[in-house]
Amino acid sequence: MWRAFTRIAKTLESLGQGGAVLPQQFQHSQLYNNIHKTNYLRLHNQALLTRLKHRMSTVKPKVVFVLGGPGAGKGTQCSKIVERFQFTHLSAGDLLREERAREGSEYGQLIEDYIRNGKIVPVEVTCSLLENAMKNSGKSRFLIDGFPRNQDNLDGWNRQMSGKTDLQFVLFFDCAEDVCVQRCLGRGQSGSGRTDDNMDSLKKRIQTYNNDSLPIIKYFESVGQVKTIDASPDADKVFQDVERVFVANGFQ
Ligand SMILES: Nc1ncnc2c1ncn2[C@@H]1O[C@H](COP(=O)(O)OP(=O)(O)OP(=O)(O)O)[C@@H](O)[C@H]1O
Ligand SMILES: O=c1ccn([C@@H]2O[C@H](COP(=O)(O)O)[C@@H](O)[C@H]2O)c(=O)[nH]1
Repeated sequence: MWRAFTRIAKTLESLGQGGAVLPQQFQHSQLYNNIHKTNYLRLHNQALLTRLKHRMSTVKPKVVFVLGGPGAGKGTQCSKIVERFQFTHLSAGDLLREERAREGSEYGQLIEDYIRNGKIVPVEVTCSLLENAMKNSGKSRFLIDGFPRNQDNLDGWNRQMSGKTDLQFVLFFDCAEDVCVQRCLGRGQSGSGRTDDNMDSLKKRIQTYNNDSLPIIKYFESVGQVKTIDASPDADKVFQDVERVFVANGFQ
């Protein structure tokens, strides 16, 4: 019996190397069947694994851009989307503030100047922070909050990231200027610690938004990628509309 087993094993081994055919008398034995099944399963699993690895390397991360005026409620809604739809929230502003605070950052002072003056940081800095955060997260669904904010941002994203990602849509929180201002001032008064939640910076941020960011939203609108949400009601009401958009776009 043992000799028979050794012979079959050797024969299977040579088969695996593209060798000989099994002796006829073993081809229907239980032992042969078991070894054959085990080999078949091993090869089958290997093939599945290879296909899965290939799929994982070719499926691009899904991205939703979240845009709107300063204080429109983008961050607030992103937290709710994360809870409900398992997205990863990447706020470009938060990433820039983190980079500003990072010891030894060569961009710290530049970022501070841009933020305080409501100007938009050059895309090379912001896009690299976004790409690193996406890679480090190991996740595949991203809300990119507060980006792209001007033509330089959009061009940089198209150069560096659009080929590697799959843009789903642009979520635009539409909110009147005076409401946005009151929300930012309120946030400052409740201790946000942000150097730009004051009237002086806000005037500049709103000007930048009107001059540089609105044209980007209009561009996305012209290519049918914008989902507009009325951001003036309370946050839960706003989220009901947001939820509808995600469900309608296939997210569960
Ligand atoms: N629908 C809402 N109704 C009332 N207040 C809101 C609403 N949504 C957010 N807020 C409040 O307004 C302030 C700004 O909200 P949030 O930080 O979400 O805005 P944002 O668009 O991310 O702002 P920014 O672009 O400046 O980062 C916060 O204090 C938040 O609690
Ligand atoms: O892509 C971006 C995003 C943000 N900034 C700068 O940061 C501040 C604050 O951004 P919030 O989204 O309000 O947190 C913004 O006014 C810009 O100065 C940027 O340059 N590029």
